[in-house]
This record gives sequence, structure tokens and C-alpha cells, in this order.
Amino acid sequence: MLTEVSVREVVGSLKEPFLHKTLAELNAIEEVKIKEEKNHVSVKIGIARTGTSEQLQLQTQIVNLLKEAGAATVGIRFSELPEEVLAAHRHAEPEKKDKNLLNSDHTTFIAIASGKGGVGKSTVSVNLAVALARLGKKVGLIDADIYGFSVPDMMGITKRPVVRDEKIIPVERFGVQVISMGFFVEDNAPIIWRGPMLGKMLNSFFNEVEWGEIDYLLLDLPPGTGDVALDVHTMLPACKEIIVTTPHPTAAFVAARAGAMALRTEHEVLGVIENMAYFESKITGEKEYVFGQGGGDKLAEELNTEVLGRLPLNQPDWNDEDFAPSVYQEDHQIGKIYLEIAEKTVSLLNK
Ligand SMILES: Nc1ncnc2c1ncn2[C@@H]1O[C@H](COP(=O)(O)OP(=O)(O)OP(=O)(O)O)[C@@H](O)[C@H]1O
Repeated sequence: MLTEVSVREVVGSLKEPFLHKTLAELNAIEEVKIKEEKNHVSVKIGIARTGTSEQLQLQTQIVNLLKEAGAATVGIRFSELPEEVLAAHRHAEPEKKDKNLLNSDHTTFIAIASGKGGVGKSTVSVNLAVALARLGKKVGLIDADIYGFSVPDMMGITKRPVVRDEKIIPVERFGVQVISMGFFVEDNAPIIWRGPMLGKMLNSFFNEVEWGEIDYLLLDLPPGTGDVALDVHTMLPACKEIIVTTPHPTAAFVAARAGAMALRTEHEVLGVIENMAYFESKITGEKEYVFGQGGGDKLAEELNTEVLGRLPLNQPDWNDEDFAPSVYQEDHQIGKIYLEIAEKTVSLLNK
């Protein structure tokens, strides 16, 4: 059973990332609370700069250590250390590292966008990433849908990233390196961060994660044309885009706004994916266009691009041994369509 003393001992040994003294030395553990019945530990930590990628790393370290020490769930709040502590230690602040994935000319960024929620953008992002990995590509996936992160659950990820040499190591699943805001939030707690902080978090996903040499980095964007989508467009001038829509013409109309945003920021739209395009009867093989028809074509025409693929309404075959509720297996009818879309994407990028 964890006690306040043991929590302070475990957490206190970690280094504050800016001042390079331990949290114990800086007296930075401001509060420890333990709810014994739920085995929940919450801590309040002082740090030199809040809302930074360094905070994210420290948070990951604390969660991992406390869970190793026996906590079921961990809650962390951060506050800024008092000015006198900062003044006493500021001289120890090191130079900022400049290794930056954004400067890499090897990696192609592909953002998956949609005009509204629920059209299957995350399902498409996950399966396209897996399909690219099945083609032998080195693939990363950022779940940038920070308000509604769903990628870890969809892929059946139970592990959390670890920190090594001050870098966050993504979790590998189906050959894809995955990073999600969901990894850094406890108990599905809602994220109530303000706009600028979201941009910072996203930036840290690019810079502070050890991606290695990846060929494609896919980003599952939040739906619509809000702050984060705009941040991505501005942060990644060379980003390519794929727009997901359902086949109903009005859905395509809304999706066109996401496309327009991409074009305005001079991002090349690689193509459109029409999801939930039809229902195919298992008995007769007949196709029923339950959500209408023509939305994908209309959108592609409007954006002067092509339809990369159409996916029917279908559920993956769930596999109890390797559970991933949204990932289609390679030999599944839909898994094969995703492979075709992945091949098309690669050939478009190699042109
Ligand atoms: N082709 C499909 N057939 C059947 N169900 C699907 C299909 N595509 C997606 N779904 C289901 O529809 C729901 C919404 O999908 P998903 O979360 O991928 O959408 P989204 O556009 O990313 O939504 P949001 O942006 O709101 O997170 C999920 O339950 C998903 O399993």
C-alpha cells in the first residue's frame, strides 16, 4: 500500500526538467493525496514552466513510476514554482535541444481531416497507418484529435509510452508508432486546456517524441476547422491531406470546408476517402446505398482531387487474442481495400 512518504520518495527522486535538481531537492511536491479505497494517488507538482513538452515527459515518468509502485490510477496537477526558487536555480537551465522532426526531409506528413465528427476519420487514420506498415513502410500515427482521442482504444493499445534519454518512446502496435493525448490523461478525464496549450502539446508530439526515421507520419485531426486543425496547417507547411466524408451530398458539403482550409494553407489534398459508402449484403452481395450516394465524387471534384477509395459499412472481425476493435485484418475484405488505398497514397507521393 502506498503512503504519502513512499509517494514522496518515488516522485521526489525525479529531476525537474528545467532546473536539473530533483523534485525533493526543490521541495516541488506540493501535495500528495491517496484515496485508499480506489488506490488512487494524486500529486501536485511545481515545475519551472507549465504547459511545456517537458511537463508532458515528467507527467509520463510520474504516472509510470507510481503505477509500478502499485497505484491503480494517478492524477497530476502542475503549478509554476515560486519566483525565489526559480531565481535560486535558474543558472542551471541548459540549452534547448534542436533535434526536430519538423525539419526532417525524409518524413511525409499526412493529415486526415473531416468536416464533422463521426464520419470515421479515426477509423480511416488507424487502418491507413496499419496498411502502410503492412506495405513495409515505417509509419507513425499522432492522435491529434485531442478533444476526442480514440486511437489507443481502437487499436487495442494497453501499454503506455516510456521516457528514455529525455524522449518519449511511442507505443508500437501493428507495426505503427503511436502517440495519443489519451496516453497522458488519466481515467478518461476531460481535457480543459486553453487553445495555446493545445498547440504546445501538439508541438511536443513532433519534437519530444523519439520517432526514429519514419517514412509517413499520419495525423488524426480533430473534426472541423478549429484551432488544432489550424495549428497543424500552420506548423506543417508541407503537410499532405486526406479528407474523409460519408456519401451523403450534405456531408460532402461540410467536408469541403476542411478541404478549403487545407487548400488555403497550401496543403496538397491527396484525395478523398468515402466512408460508410454502402452496405453489402453477405447473402446476395447486393449493395445498398444507405447513406446516399455521390458525396465522395462531389467533394473530390470540388477540391480538384480524386476519390482514393470507398469503404462499406462493416465491422472488423474481433480477435480475442489480439483485440483491436477497429483494425481490419490484412485478409479481411476491408483490410484489402485499405491496402489498395495505401498503395495509391504511396504512388501519389512518389510521383
Ligand atoms: N465503415 C464503417 N462501418 C461501420 N462502422 C464504422 C465505419 N467507419 C467508422 N465506423 C464507426 O463509426 C463510429 C465513428 O467512427 P470514428 O470514431 O472513426 O469517427 P470520427 O470521424 O473519427 O469521429 P470523431 O471525429 O467524432 O472522433 C465508430 O463507432 C466507428 O467504429
